[in-house]
Amino acid sequence: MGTLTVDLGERSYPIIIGRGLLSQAGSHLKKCGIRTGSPHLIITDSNTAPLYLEKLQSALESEGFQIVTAIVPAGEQSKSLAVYEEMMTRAITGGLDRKSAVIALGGGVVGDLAGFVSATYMRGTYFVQVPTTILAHDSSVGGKVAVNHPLAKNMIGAFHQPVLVLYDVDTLQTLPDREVSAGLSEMVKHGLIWDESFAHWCRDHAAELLALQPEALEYGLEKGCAVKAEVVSRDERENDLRAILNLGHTIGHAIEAIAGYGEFLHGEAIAIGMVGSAKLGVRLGADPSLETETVSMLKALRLPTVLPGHLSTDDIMSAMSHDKKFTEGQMNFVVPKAIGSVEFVRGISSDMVRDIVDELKKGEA
Ligand SMILES: NC(=O)c1ccc[n+]([C@@H]2O[C@H](COP(=O)([O-])OP(=O)(O)OC[C@H]3O[C@@H](n4cnc5c(N)ncnc54)[C@H](O)[C@@H]3O)[C@@H](O)[C@H]2O)c1
Ligand SMILES: O=C(O)C(=O)C[C@@H](O)[C@H](O)[C@H](O)COP(=O)(O)O
Ligand SMILES: [Zn+2]
Repeated sequence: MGTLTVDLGERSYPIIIGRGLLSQAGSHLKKCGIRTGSPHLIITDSNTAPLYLEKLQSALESEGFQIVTAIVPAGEQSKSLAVYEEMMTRAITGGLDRKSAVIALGGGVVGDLAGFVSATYMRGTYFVQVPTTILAHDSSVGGKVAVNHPLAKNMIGAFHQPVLVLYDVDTLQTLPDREVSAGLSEMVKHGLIWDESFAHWCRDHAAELLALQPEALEYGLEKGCAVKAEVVSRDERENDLRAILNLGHTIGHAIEAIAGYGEFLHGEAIAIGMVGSAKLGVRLGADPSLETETVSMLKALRLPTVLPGHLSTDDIMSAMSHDKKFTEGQMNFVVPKAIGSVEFVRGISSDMVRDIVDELKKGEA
C-alpha cells in the first residue's frame, strides 16, 4: 500500500493506493474528518454497483455511517445535466446536510458527476473518490469535476477537491479489456508529459499491465498518480503548468463530442489525440521518431492511433473551437518536444491543425 499527498495547504489530501481498501473505508473516512451524524451519498453506476456497492456500503455502515445511494446508468451519457439534476434530487430526499459527503464509487464518469454534485449541493459538501477503473487514477485526483454539454466535453463544472482518494486496486480485476486499454492511455500520458523513463516502462510492461498483473498495475498507478499530484499541487486551477495534463485532449474531446458521447471511450479518443499532438510536435521541430515512438507505445497498449474516416474534419475543427485552452481567438496546444517533455504553444495556425486531422485519418506518416 502506498500513500501520496496532493499538497494544497489546508486542502491537502491523501491518495491511498492498495489492496483490500474497500473494507477499511470507514476508518479512512473518519481520519479525513467525515463524521457519522449526517447522511452520506454514494453515487455509483449500473456496472459498478453489483460488484462493489454492497461491500463499500456495509464497510461504512459497520463504522456507524448512515448511507444513501444512487445508481446511474453506466457510460459517458450519465455525465449530463439531466442526471446531475436527478442526483441533486436524491441528495435532497436523502437528507444530506452541510456535513455530508458525496462518495464517488466507480470510474471517471461517476467521479466527475458526483464531484460536481458535491461542489454545488448546498454550495459544497465533502467529496470522497473511490476509483474503480485504471483511468480513474487520473480522474480521481485534482478536483476537476464536470458534466458534458452536447456540444462540448466537461463544459459545466468546477474545481472541487476531494478530501480522500481511496484506490482499492483489487477492484480493477473485473474491468473489461477495452476499459483496461482506455485507462492505460492516461497512464502513458503521464509518462509522455513528464517522465520519459516511465513512458518507456509503460510500453515495456504493456503485457503485464494488460493482463492486470497486480505488481505492475500498482507501480504504474502510483507513478501516474504521483505525476498528477505533483502537477496539481503546483498549479491547482490550470493557470499555466496544469495545462500539460491536457496532452491529446484538444482533438480527443472533439472526437468524443462529435461521435456522440460513449462511442469512443475517453482514453481511446485521447490516444488518437496524442498521435495528433506528436504530429504537431514534429511539424514544429521535434525529431520524427517522436511520432513513431508515440504510436508504438499506444499500439503496445492496444489503443487506436488512427482517426476513423467517417468523422468529418470540419466537424472536428468546429468542436475543437470550444476547447478550454483556446483563448482570445487563438488555438493553443500542448505540444510534445520529445518523449517525456511538452510545452504549451499559443497561436497554432488552423490550417496546420486541419492538415493534421486529415493526416490522422491516414495513420502513420
Ligand atoms: N476529472 C478529471 O481530471 C478527469 C481525468 C480523466 C478523465 N476524466 C473523465 O473520466 C471519464 C472516463 O472515465 P472512465 O474511463 O473511468 O469511464 P467510466 O466511469 O465510464 O468507467 C468505464 C466503464 O467501466 C465500468 N466499471 C467501472 N469500474 C469497474 C470495475 N471495477 N469492474 C468492471 N467494470 C467497471 C463502468 O461502469 C463503465 O462502464 C470521462 O468522462 C473523462 O472525461 C476526468
Ligand atoms: O486534470 C487535468 O487538468 C486534466 O486535464 C486531466 C484530463 O485527463 C481530464 O480528461 C480532464 O477532465 C480534462 O479537463 P478539461 O479541462 O480539458 O475539460
Ligand atoms: Zn483525460
